[in-house]
Amino acid sequence: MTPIAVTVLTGFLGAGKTTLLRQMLHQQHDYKIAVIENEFGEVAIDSQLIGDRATRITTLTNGCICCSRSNELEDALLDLLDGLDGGDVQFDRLVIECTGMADPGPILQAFFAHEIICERYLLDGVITLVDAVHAQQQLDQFPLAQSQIGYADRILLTKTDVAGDSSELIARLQRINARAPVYPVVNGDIDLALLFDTRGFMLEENVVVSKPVFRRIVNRQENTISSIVVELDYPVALQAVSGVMEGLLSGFADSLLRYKGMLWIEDQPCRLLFQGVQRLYSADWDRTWEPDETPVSQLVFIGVALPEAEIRQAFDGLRPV
Ligand SMILES: Nc1nc2c(ncn2[C@@H]2O[C@H](COP(=O)(O)OP(=O)(O)OP(=O)(O)O)[C@@H](O)[C@H]2O)c(=O)[nH]1
Repeated sequence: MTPIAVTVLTGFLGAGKTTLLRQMLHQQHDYKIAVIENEFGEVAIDSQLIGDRATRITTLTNGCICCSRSNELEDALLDLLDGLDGGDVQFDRLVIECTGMADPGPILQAFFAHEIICERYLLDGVITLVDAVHAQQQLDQFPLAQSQIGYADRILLTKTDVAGDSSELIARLQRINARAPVYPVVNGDIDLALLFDTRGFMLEENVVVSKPVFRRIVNRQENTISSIVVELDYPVALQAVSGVMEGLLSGFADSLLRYKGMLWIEDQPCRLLFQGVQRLYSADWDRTWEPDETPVSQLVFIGVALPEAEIRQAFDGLRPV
């Protein structure tokens, strides 16, 4: 039986993992791709963003798979095999999207530690996405961001359309990981042939487990990084919500690493998808609210020493009187 090739997408918060995954799923190809999503925070936003092109999407929201003590990842991998063997689901590749706060090391080890998983899955490669706008600062501040680079078989440099000259950053990435080629990618647009069949682990299975490419003790940043969810059960005016975000960013841009969600906008049939990474943010109209769906705005904020009270207060100010 041919093992199922597994690609692990990693990269710091907001690096462009979901954007790439969407592109991977929407390109013309003959792969049947199953997806395991790990989300930081209680609300599964990314799986909604991916759409319906994956054969199956399993979302793990019970903490970060790299540090959760449960066997959630192993269970998900085994469940997929059950589905395959029982004929409920068909797939020939698996993509795992890690949270931006995941150290890929323990995730990779799941593929070497469990007998059935070792036999039925083949770890193909680790693709690390790097945000060309914010990476220098993230690498300075978070050892985890360096660790994610260290594990890569391919490094994708995202947001080069808005980042300016990246030559210093590329040199730094190559110092951290001399082995992985660096490819610039804008909005996830890249030939899958560059990402699949890297055979990153073919010759060095044992090396990966016992001798990580990059050995350091990672300070668990989740002590200082946390997430909150804001939910609004009433529609908000577009301008008012922009005003709230501008206000929060002018005070706390450095604390807000990542924020995203769906907004219910007054007098609009469509959901507004809202995304931001530190100071950069954008909004796009998404699909219409379904007739059987109760509209609600849901936003997730992830940050360092999150100013939770200020965020909640700012959004509370939008409540109709
Ligand atoms: N300008 C520009 N924006 C990009 C590019 N790639 C991604 N983005 C934007 O960056 C933001 C974050 O992208 P995501 O794909 O959600 O990033 P992620 O790594 O999945 O984020 P987390 O799951 O929160 O860690 C979104 O607003 C994207 O539209 C790019 O190449 N150029």
